[in-house]
Amino acid sequence: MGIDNIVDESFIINQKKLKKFGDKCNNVKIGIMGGTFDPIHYAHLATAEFIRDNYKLDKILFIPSGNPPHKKGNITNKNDRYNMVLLSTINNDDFIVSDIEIKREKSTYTIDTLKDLKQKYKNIEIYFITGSDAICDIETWKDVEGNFKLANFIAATRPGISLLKANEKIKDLKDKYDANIESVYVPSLDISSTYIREQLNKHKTIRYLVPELVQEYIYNKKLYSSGE
Ligand SMILES: Nc1ncnc2c1ncn2[C@@H]1O[C@H](COP(=O)(O)OP(=O)(O)OP(=O)(O)O)[C@@H](O)[C@H]1O
Ligand SMILES: O=C(O)c1ccc[n+]([C@@H]2O[C@H](COP(=O)([O-])O)[C@@H](O)[C@H]2O)c1
Repeated sequence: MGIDNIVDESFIINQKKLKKFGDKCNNVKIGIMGGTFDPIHYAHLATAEFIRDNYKLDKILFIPSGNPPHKKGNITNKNDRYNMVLLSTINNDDFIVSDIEIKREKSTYTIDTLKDLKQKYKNIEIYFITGSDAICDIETWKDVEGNFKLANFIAATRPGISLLKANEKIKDLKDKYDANIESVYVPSLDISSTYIREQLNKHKTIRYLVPELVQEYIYNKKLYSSGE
């Protein structure tokens, strides 16, 4: 089966997961893994899975950012980034992909997403998962206080980011905003999308850094200069 057919199939499977989730969505705890995912890699997936298990979350909602205002430089087409997230989650019933931000025409801010989710799914408790790098920058986000009112935050340790600095920041945020944030140790995977893009630019391997289907998609669509 060609990669385009697998994308179509993963879209259908995800629609079924979304429907089932919506039907049963009462009093559930969900994790949100938001990201630019340019491209999605194994550290995103492993972090989400580790936190799902440790916090006994019912599902993880992956939300690729549509138009992230904070990311500098060229970003890959949002449909390609969304398709790669679909392919990565095809075999996991607990991982669901939301296109809520992909469909938004304007800049995508987390506060709008949290409000939309609270409106759509009544009675959900949200755990927003970030790497410890993202938590250190959270005061630059739109309506930081509003975000803390609508969700709990989990800051996953990330190689290269000082745990001491992250913990100091978390303490500061708790004091200042009465925020519910926890720092969680996650087994380290020193992978970033930047590194994967660099590898591809140099025509070097990305095998075992991203799911096989994502690798196939990247080569098939000639993303990140992989086809030149
Ligand atoms: N290796 C990692 N360990 C823990 N968290 C991570 C890791 N990589 C990314 N994250 C977290 O996943 C979320 C989405 O990250 P994003 O899509 O920007 O990936 P990235 O690898 O940081 O990308 P880039 O290198 O392009 O900045 C962020 O909260 C980020 O902190
Ligand atoms: O809402 C904001 O102002 C905001 C600013 C920066 C990042 N975020 C969110 O944080 C998540 C991780 O972002 P990133 O840039 O590390 O991919 C993703 O869901 C973004 O939408 C949100």
